[in-house]
Amino acid sequence: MLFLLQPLPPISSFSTSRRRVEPSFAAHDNARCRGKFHVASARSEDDYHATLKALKSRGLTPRKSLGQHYMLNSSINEQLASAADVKEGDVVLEIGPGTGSLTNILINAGATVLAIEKDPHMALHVRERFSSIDQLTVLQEDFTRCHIRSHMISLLQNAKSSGRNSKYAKVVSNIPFNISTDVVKQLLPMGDIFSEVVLLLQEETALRLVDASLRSSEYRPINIFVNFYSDPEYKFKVLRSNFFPQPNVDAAVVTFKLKEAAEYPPVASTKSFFSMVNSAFNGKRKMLRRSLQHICTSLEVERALESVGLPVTSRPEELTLDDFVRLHNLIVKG
Ligand SMILES: C[S@@+](CC[C@H](N)C(=O)[O-])C[C@H]1O[C@@H](n2cnc3c(N)ncnc32)[C@H](O)[C@@H]1O
Repeated sequence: MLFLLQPLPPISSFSTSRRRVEPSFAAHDNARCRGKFHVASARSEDDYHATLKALKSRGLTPRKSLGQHYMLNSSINEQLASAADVKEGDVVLEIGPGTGSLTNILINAGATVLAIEKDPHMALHVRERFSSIDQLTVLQEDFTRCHIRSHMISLLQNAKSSGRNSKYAKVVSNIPFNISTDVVKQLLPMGDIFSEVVLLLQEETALRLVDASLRSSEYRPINIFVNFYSDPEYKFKVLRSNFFPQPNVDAAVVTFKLKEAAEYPPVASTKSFFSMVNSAFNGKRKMLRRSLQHICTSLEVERALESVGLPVTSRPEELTLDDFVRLHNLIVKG
């Protein structure tokens, strides 16, 4: 399905100055952001021209089904790379390189990049754009279906055998909003491969993943999952005007610092732990002594809750990650 193109400002309406946009952020009066988050909003004329030129030269129209909202502001791409501290010798996974504007910055920082692009036209474009660069591999695949672990293991082994000492890779990506949850679920448990995952997400998703608080309706199993496997941080807001075509929502950059297995909360089985968490939230309005009855009796759940210092009437949205871990270890037998 094709987008209706948004009306764009004429190229001539952008400043003709070649001044580089510095990675400083204007204050934004969105109450959510005040005092806590930064906002990135400036534009770089070069990326606007480059993006349109790249698409026009191939007769391409952005595809909504692939979440094709291209970044027009190279300073935001630079800030994405610096949020992951990308440097010479790093191995970086980029999901959805599109026209290659972020890819370019990652390569210039000295990283070896694996770019996975679903759209065959954009994969071809990025391959041709960087045809003389041997630090880049472009795979035309759907990220949600590819064997990312085996791709990364062989990339890290190659980096090692060519003398680069990258124990872990990093992820830096402006991903299509519709695969955010899949990407997070796939990547966060990979702390043996990746040290950091830096994603440009829909702002609402970013806040939901990082900022959902206890007792709020946004608090879900995904929050337990994110904090089990990583230390997430909301970095800054990115206004929708930085993308072409402009989406209906703003975006935000989130960093997930991945934990290694030894740092995960101590549970005998992650499978039974997340199964218990999901069951608890399935009966969201129910007390845990009812929703966990398939695991043990109500009385046993009540006793376990009491022994971790919680009321016997607790509901899932009242439990922290640590509370869930202690409850699991009391009621789920080895
Ligand atoms: C939001 S655009 C970002 C493009 C580019 N990184 C940028 O910043 O301008 C998302 C990109 O991901 C690609 N894409 C969409 N679904 C994908 C998937 N399942 N696997 C890999 N790439 C995908 C799209 O074709 C598009 O190029």
